[in-house]
Amino acid sequence: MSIFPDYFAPLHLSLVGKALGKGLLELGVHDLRQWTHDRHNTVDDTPYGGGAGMVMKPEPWGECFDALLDGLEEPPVLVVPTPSGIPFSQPIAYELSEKSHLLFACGRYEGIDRRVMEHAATRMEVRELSLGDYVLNGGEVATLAMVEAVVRLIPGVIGNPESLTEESHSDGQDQLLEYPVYTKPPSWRGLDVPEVLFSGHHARIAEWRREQAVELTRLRRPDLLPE
Ligand SMILES: Nc1c(O)cccc1[N+](=O)[O-]
Repeated sequence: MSIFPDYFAPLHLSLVGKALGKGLLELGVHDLRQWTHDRHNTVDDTPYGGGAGMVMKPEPWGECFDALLDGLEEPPVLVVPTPSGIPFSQPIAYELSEKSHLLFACGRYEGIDRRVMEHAATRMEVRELSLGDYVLNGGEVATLAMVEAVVRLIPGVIGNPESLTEESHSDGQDQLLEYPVYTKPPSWRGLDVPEVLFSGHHARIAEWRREQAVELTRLRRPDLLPE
């Protein structure tokens, strides 16, 4: 749900688009203004207690959830991208990929009236998640990223599921960053591919790749290194 539904046109491209075409998932994009009733389709108002900016009114969200939950056999999970959320992560992406129905609520302005999440929590699981510690203008870009991260984990979406095990932050990599990758040509602008990758010695290649992953993680993300 968003007041800028056109943001989600890219989901019909590439990997998610192919998955939609194969019927591996369904996608609905809903304009929140559909649940407003005034001439200006108002979705926001001034904040109680004062302060800059505007707050998203609860009524349109409540009516939107009423409509989207109507007739569902089981409640969806409501994902609310927000800078004040729990950090989104690969483990959370895996968790969400196993859910049958996700709703993404894209806030704008200074945020959504708190009562929207409080009331939603009386009828579905609510996950307030943050993509990162920076300021976006709304939840749409974060939703695009989260949808891609989740959808690619659905069985059948990625051609070769093996490729999921060696990515950065994946279990197969012990949460380490991904090792450097190379392809042809063997030498390019005076830069050569590491010899070990031509050895055909799989154990040595695996050892080199792990060393590279540990070193990269130590340099860039020491917080991910095992204790
Ligand atoms: N950071 C941020 C924001 O500023 C607005 C909406 C969502 C997010 N986020 O998910 O990280």
